[in-house]
Amino acid sequence: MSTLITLRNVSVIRRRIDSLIHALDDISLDVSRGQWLGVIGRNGSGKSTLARVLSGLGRVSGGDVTRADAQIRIILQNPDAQIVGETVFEDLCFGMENACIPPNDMPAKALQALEAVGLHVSFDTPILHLSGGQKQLLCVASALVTAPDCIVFDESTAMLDPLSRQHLLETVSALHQRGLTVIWITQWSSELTYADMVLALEDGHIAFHGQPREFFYDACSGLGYPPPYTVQVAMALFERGVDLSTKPMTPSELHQALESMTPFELHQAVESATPFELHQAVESRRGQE
Ligand SMILES: Nc1ncnc2c1ncn2[C@@H]1O[C@H](COP(=O)(O)OP(=O)(O)OP(=O)(O)O)[C@@H](O)[C@H]1O
Repeated sequence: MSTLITLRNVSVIRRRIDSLIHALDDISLDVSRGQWLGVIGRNGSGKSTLARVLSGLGRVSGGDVTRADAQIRIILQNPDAQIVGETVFEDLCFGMENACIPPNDMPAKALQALEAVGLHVSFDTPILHLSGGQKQLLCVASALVTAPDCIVFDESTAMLDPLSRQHLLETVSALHQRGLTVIWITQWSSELTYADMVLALEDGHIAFHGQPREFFYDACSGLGYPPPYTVQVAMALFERGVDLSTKPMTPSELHQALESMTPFELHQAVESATPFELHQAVESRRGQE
């Protein structure tokens, strides 16, 4: 896979009233074409600063940023900060005008983008009539009309309810399968199960960079993020001596692991971990975190 964005020893220094702080400190990172990079970090850890640097909106104080000849878009946490039109079509046209798309081609491209994100509203719908989740989908559609190579999602699910959050993740997952490079920034470890690389930021520096499975099972809790519920259940099973022969990240992976056990092993697993016991084990793990 070719490299889309390279950061080498990048730092971003911000001025506070009476001091300077490193919003990013010595960050080196490669983002490959077609990759899904998940970025996690607490408030103030530097996620938005990194999002701006990766998308070309933010300047760096030191180090090198190299971008391949590619179109990189960013979607912000608050859709209202990004929507410029008064109707759905107006907003979709804004990006297309900037990209010099001929006016005759705009309706077809707009319709295609709305369909890609599953936003079924008419062109003349006023933005005021859209819910927060629909506005976020419109932002994704507005990014898609210009066929970007990569989209940086900066905590784009932060204002969404669980259903809209899941819908947006699945929409982005379908786009990723069609070749879109995704940089997904979040505070929720469960959203990292879609990633093929995970980066955790702490006070502007990299606290972890590696595979999601390694992150969930070896680093997540230590860095202060509760692992996804499936991982917590699997860990509770491991602690009880149940050999799952894999480290599942999703409910379907856990299901497969349990299914591949022999009836005897499964019996032992169930004997040693009733749902109530499992729940207690997970709760006691939570208490330790
Ligand atoms: N324009 C600015 N001027 C001064 N300091 C800033 C500015 N923007 C960010 N910072 C500081 O840089 C650090 C990183 O901020 P950043 O917004 O990148 O973090 P974040 O992880 O995105 O936080 P959040 O989750 O709260 O959005 C923080 O300490 C923040 O206070």
